[in-house]
Amino acid sequence: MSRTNQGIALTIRKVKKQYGQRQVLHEVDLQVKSGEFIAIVGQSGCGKSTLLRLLAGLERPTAGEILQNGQPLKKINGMARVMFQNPRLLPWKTVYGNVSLGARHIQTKEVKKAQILTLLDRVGLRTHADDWPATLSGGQQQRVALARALLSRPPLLLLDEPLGALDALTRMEMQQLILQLWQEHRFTALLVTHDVEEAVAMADRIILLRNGRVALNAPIPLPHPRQRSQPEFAQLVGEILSEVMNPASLAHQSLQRKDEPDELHQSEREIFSGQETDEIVRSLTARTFFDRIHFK
Ligand SMILES: Nc1ncnc2c1ncn2[C@@H]1O[C@H](COP(=O)(O)OP(=O)(O)OP(=O)(O)O)[C@@H](O)[C@H]1O
Repeated sequence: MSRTNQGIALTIRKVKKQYGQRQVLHEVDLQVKSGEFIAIVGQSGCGKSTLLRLLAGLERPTAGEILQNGQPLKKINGMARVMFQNPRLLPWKTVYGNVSLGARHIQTKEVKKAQILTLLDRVGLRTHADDWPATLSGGQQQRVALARALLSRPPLLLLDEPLGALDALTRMEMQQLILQLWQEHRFTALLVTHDVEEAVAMADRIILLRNGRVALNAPIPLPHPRQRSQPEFAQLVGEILSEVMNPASLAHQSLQRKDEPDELHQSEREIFSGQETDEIVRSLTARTFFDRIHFK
């Protein structure tokens, strides 16, 4: 069930990122189709989150270009929403209040309320609308973050290890929920994950980054719903894991097919004001760097 349309959502062309003397991304080339679900895997420090920050427009490439629907990426990408491992909910706002942070684009109060409640229903939290984030489990908090991210119907969802802190069962439930919403809302998704099984369970295509370079760009040829018990599933997980773990090995033949570049299309999707993204995303990035400094 790959439900991509023919348009190219993102073109990443010869993108480099350097911090001081350190070259984190080296000439990354990648095309992402509209509606495609991409998983980015790779060892710690290979540049996964850096690539996601560039796509969110939070940082600029040192060289190369990123096009979104054929246009150069704006400074803050108003068409994207971001989810992190930490759901980053505001503790002084209720579940409803936190989700409504993603709704500044909705003018009418009634419409806003209806859309928030529909989405809360969809993520299974309608009865928790008036609860405080601290009273929710980690999985429930991520459901709130997901509802907040999707309220504005973003064309692009950037997921930076959003399920990394959840227990195995909750994690699988969230994978299913994200996949269902992806199928319903038809957004383009880029998921950074350390979990190759998660990547194979969810993505149309897996990108392996190694030392800031694309080492593997492989479609996952399994239909949804994917069963972890299928031999093909286990085989793909094994092959990709060996690629992740063994930098010296050549990519397996079965994983080496690269997508043919499609023509660029100007998207007809709604352009959001991006104002609320700016705000949320800025505060989130600040805390991401805080976490990085303190926990790495
Ligand atoms: N603002 C920054 N200044 C300097 N170095 C940075 C900055 N951001 C990232 N780096 C470095 O760039 C490299 C890649 O970081 P990045 O977070 O993209 O890796 P990652 O693959 O997402 O890692 P992980 O899986 O551990 O989150 C790391 O060595 C990191 O320390």
